[in-house]
Amino acid sequence: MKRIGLLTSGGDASGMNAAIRAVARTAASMGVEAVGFERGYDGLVSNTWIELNARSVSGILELGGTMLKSARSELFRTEEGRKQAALVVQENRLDGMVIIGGNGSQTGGYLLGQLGVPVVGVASTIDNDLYGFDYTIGFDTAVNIAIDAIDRIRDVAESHDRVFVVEVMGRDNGSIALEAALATGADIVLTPELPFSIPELITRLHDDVMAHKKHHIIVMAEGAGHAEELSHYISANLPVECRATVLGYVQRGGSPTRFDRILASTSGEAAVVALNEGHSGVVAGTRDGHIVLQETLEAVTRRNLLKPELVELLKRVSI
Ligand SMILES: Nc1ncnc2c1ncn2[C@@H]1O[C@H](COP(=O)(O)OP(=O)(O)OP(=O)(O)O)[C@@H](O)[C@H]1O
Ligand SMILES: O=P(O)(O)OC[C@H]1O[C@](O)(CO)[C@@H](O)[C@@H]1O
Ligand SMILES: [Mg+2]
Repeated sequence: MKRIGLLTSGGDASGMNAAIRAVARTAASMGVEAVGFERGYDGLVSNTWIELNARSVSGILELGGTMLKSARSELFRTEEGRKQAALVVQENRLDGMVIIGGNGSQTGGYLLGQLGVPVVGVASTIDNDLYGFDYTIGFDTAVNIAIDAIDRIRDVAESHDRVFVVEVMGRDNGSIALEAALATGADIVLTPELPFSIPELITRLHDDVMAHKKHHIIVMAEGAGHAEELSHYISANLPVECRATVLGYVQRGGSPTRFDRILASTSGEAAVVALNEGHSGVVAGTRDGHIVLQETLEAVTRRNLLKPELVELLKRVSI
């Protein structure tokens, strides 16, 4: 292996820079050249890249965002766009590609692999929705930001005897909501995975309010509904003040936690080693604390369910 390409794609996630650094430096340590395509698959299709060497990735480990920038590429979703991307890989004499991103990006990587390009992914998305991994890069930072915010909101909820609905990110996945709720002692969590009924929620809140517990924190994954709507509904149906807070993009930015820095570094290294060993169609990440190469097709087609022991724990302690 002499020369590889890499890119970051989909929503940015804290730790992507650490992964870029690990990929570039692992390649450099093997005497392999690395080029970084800019703006995700758009840069691959348009052949826009920068040379990455051991020095050019200095000082990025602790930075949020991605120095290569990221994008959601409509062009790459077309067969024509992907054929053009494969041609760019060939023209640049690349022996393989490292795709740093979430389930969509890895699906794209799988399809690029079908066109004959060796592709290894690095599991990176705040949504934690790739099957086969403990956690994906960016998730831990996002949850910690949510925890910090909910701790602050709790002060307001207690001082004013208010109910708060806090909406956290997670397109079709309630992982951030579940772990943020557990870590902040929130009363209720609403996720796309766990069925819930609004009338039952209202009954529970009503009983609590009657028992003089007037402040509540409800953590809601964006995939489970809209915080504003639920907040209005609660205010209209119960004798309590309810407010909504949508945490939004603050969860995607900022310096990665120690966990995400190390996960990104080990996964980035593993991806380059895997490409060098001839692997393709796999995504690097950790399972049970150890580096694994998960088959891409399975990673993107199987659902990454909420950790059942955490769901049970929440039921037990959020009473
Ligand atoms: N089915 C697909 N076929 C081809 N390319 C795809 C496909 N799905 C996604 N992609 C490519 O990957 C890009 C990123 O995908 P997506 O927007 O789903 O983000 P992601 O990688 O899942 O990350 P996140 O969910 O954290 O934002 C898309 O914009 C597109 O270019
Ligand atoms: O950055 P965009 O395109 O607004 O997408 C937001 C989505 O990206 C994520 O932050 C990561 O997939 C989701 O949680 C959210 O639904
Ligand atoms: Mg995704």
